Amino acid sequence: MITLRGLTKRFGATVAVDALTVDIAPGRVTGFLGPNGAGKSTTMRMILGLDRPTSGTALVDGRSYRELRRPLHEVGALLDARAVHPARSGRAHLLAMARSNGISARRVDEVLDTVGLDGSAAAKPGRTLSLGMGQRLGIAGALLGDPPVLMFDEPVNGLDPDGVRWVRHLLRSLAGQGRTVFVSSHLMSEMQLTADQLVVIGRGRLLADAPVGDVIAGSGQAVRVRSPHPEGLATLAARLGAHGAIVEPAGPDELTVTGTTVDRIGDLAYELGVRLHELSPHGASLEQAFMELTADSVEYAGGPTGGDAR
Ligand SMILES: Nc1ncnc2c1ncn2[C@@H]1O[C@H](COP(=O)(O)OP(=O)(O)OP(=O)(O)O)[C@@H](O)[C@H]1O
Repeated sequence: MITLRGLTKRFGATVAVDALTVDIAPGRVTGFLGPNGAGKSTTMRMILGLDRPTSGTALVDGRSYRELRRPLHEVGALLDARAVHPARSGRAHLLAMARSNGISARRVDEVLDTVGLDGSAAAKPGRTLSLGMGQRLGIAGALLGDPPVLMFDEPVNGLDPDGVRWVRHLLRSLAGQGRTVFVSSHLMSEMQLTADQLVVIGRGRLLADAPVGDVIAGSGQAVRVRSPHPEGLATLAARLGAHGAIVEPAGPDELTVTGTTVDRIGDLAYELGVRLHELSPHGASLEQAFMELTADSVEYAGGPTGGDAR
């Protein structure tokens, strides 16, 4: 269990993390989401005692990182896949970590095996590792002490599709073993598949702490309605509007409707005798929900490609 209470970090005038209070529970994968600069890495660094909170607390199983007697056995973390010694091999890097923490060389080979780095890959000097291999090595380091709490900052960054699936299965199996798994990512579709619970922050503040399904359900699902009869479509639009739905024309023969269900629109069209060629739900994705949740918290917003930002 990771417990954050009023966790706050200021860098000069910047409030990187703002009074964050949340519990990250064992036995499930908790995705940590937020736009660039939202404060995710700073939060993870404070949990690991690498940044000192301005106020508030970050505890791992009830203790601050500095109080942990055998930290590698209590919390494992991958924060930066490029943080490996350029001349040292992956295996030597893990052996050094193991030795200074009273962990056997056998365990090093076990975790190398778990992450799929074979003898020749583990013998390569750090500077020659691809980003994907660095991620696997970083994950091996996090697993070294067999800790009950694990944190991964963007673990699928740089991995090919096979590697992404592998990380998904690994995270799910670690949670299945009853561990606390806290993972940040910008890949919404991947988080939708991997996480049970989501913690979403924006400008350092908590925006959501809920099961993935609830976060997605909270987004306004849009329904596309297409008909070959413009007059019928206009009548349907007016009736939907009168029932409190939000109706926007999406083309001469098409509407986008929010605030009601596919069933309700289908029933109304039937009652009015309006022939439909399409009635389909859109936008029920984590990506859509994330965009809505964080709309007011993005630091850098891009305009449409090739045009002026509106
Ligand atoms: N050492 C530092 N000194 C000054 N400002 C910092 C420092 N570390 C982070 N910040 C600022 O704190 C804010 C949060 O940064 P952080 O890296 O935690 O965000 P993040 O959510 O991890 O972003 P990203 O998704 O881009 O990795 C940003 O405004 C950042 O510029």
